[in-house]
This record gives sequence, structure tokens and C-alpha cells, in this order.
Amino acid sequence: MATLEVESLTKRYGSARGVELVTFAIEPGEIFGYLGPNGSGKTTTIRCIMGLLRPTSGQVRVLGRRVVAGRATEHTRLGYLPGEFHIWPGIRAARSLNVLGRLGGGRRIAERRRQLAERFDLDLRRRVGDLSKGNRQKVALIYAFQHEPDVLVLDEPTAGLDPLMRQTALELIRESAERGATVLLSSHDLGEVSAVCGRAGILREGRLIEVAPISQIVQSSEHRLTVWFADGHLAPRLPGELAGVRVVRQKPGVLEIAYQGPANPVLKWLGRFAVERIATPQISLEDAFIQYYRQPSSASAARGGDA
Ligand SMILES: Nc1ncnc2c1ncn2[C@@H]1O[C@H](COP(=O)(O)OP(=O)(O)OP(=O)(O)O)[C@@H](O)[C@H]1O
Repeated sequence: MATLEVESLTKRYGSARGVELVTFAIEPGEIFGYLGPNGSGKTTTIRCIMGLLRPTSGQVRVLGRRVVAGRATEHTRLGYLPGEFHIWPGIRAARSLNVLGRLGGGRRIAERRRQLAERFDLDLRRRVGDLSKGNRQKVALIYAFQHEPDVLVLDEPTAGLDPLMRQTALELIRESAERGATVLLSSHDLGEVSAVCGRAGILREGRLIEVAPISQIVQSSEHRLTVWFADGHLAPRLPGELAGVRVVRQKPGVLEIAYQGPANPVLKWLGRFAVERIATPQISLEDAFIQYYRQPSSASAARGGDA
């Protein structure tokens, strides 16, 4: 049963669009990626989930209970990492987290907090206002995870972290899902979403244009192939019958193409030449993502409209 449900969620700011008819559901143990460019509606959705914004229409249910804006809903079982984390700058990190932990109603959290600080290499005795951006983000992460919540709502959790700490944060997210937590992970970083998420939703201008397994999103994207010919002067032209293939770059002896669908027709054609070497750059979710925006309606139209 889904523990985080967003149903026909619409939020308008006056006449301005926030999100429009967004629907998705996440189950325990699942990490759901929430992707979209700036201003597409990720934070708006998350603030509605947290009861910090009142939806114009539609509803959100967390752990089976309807979220009412302005009222705490299951907050002891909910972990939240806001996009911008502002807490008392003059107070030591440890004390702030202690106070926030009590608000969350958690027990046994002091030990857990100590472990998390150790993993993140963070000195909790420092005043929050004296911490660097990345270290403040670690405080926000500890705040979200310290009470081992059942549902985690994370708005760009790795923003500002160095690569090592980013890995630590992703490990923590994975571990939480392994113990059964439901995770919503909003991100611009497509690499991290493909590393930890099983499914993802893609937002565009406030609408969810796709909800699919990450593997499917990657599969429906373009694939790249770079080919070096033994004859360094060769510059073959793509034959017309090779549908779904386009030249990305070409110079004598080297051809970079992008194709959709099976590789066989491309390989067959290449078999006519003396090919010295080929390379297939790893298909990044980023490539897939750009595709969605280049051809905004095709992916969702193929699957019968908005998710
Ligand atoms: N308080 C507000 N008043 C008016 N419009 C708003 C308000 N907050 C957000 N919006 C608008 O709602 C839309 C969605 O914004 P939102 O912050 O949810 O996007 P986002 O995907 O989180 O962006 P980012 O990646 O930049 O954080 C944007 O067009 C934004 O301008």
C-alpha cells in the first residue's frame, strides 16, 4: 500500500501556475525521483505534501492520513529536508537538532544523531550560523534522518555537498529505503537519481509528463555511438533508410551518432566499413532528460497522456 499519495494536486499562486493535476504514489521501501528544471514545481509539490501550502485542489495522503495545510500530520514519522534550511544561527548545531528532534517526538535520537554527525564528519558543537553551506546542509540531513522516519521528503538533499559527502547522503537514503522507508527525492542531479531511484517522475511546467522506472526512461532515450574508421579520411554519409539515427559530430575518420531503438541496423551499416574502434558513452539520465524537453509531448503522448 502506498504511504505517500499525491492525487490530482493543483496549486496556483493567484493566476500563476505552481503545479497542475499532479498524481503519483510511493510505496514503502521505494525511492521515487522527482525531476524537473528550475521552476517546474518540485518545491511546490513538496510544500503541499508537508502541509506548508494549501492546495488549490486535489489532495495528499501521508501514511493513509489526509494532509491538512497548517496542521501537523504524522510529523513524528515524517522526515523533511527543505530546499532551504534556516534555523537559529546563534545556537549550536547539537542543541538545535535536539530541540527539533523533540518537536518531532523522537526518542533514542541523541545516539543516532551522534552517529550521523560522525558519518558526515560534522562538529555539532559549532554554531549553525558559523557553518559553511555544505555543513549547514549536513545539519539539515541529520534533522531529516535523526528520528528514522517512515516517510522521507527530501528537496535536493545533496545540494552543496562535496562528492564524498554526496555519496554518504545517498547511502543514507538507500539504507532508509532498505529498512522500509518511503522516499521522495527531488533533484536536478540526474546521475544521483539514476543511482538510487527505482522510478522517477518528470515535471515540466507544473505538469508531470512522465512517471516510469528509471530503466525505461533511459531506454526510451537516445544512445550515443562514436566510431573511428581505419581509413582516417573516411567520412561516410548515413543512408536514408536508417531511421531514428542522426549525426551528432563528424570529421574525417570519426563519426559520432545518436540512435533510438535497437542498435542492429546501425551495426549492420557500420559492418560495411573497416571500423577500428567504437565507444558508447554511458547513457546518462541527463541525455534522456534533455530528450523529454526537446520533444515535450511525444513521450507522454506515446503512453496515453499525462501520468
Ligand atoms: N510564492 C509564490 N508566488 C508566486 N509564484 C510562485 C511562488 N512559489 C513558486 N511560484 C511559482 O511556481 C512555479 C513552481 O515553482 P517551484 O519553486 O515549485 O519550482 P521548483 O521545481 O522547485 O524549482 P527549483 O528547481 O528552482 O527549486 C514557478 O513558476 C514559480 O515561479
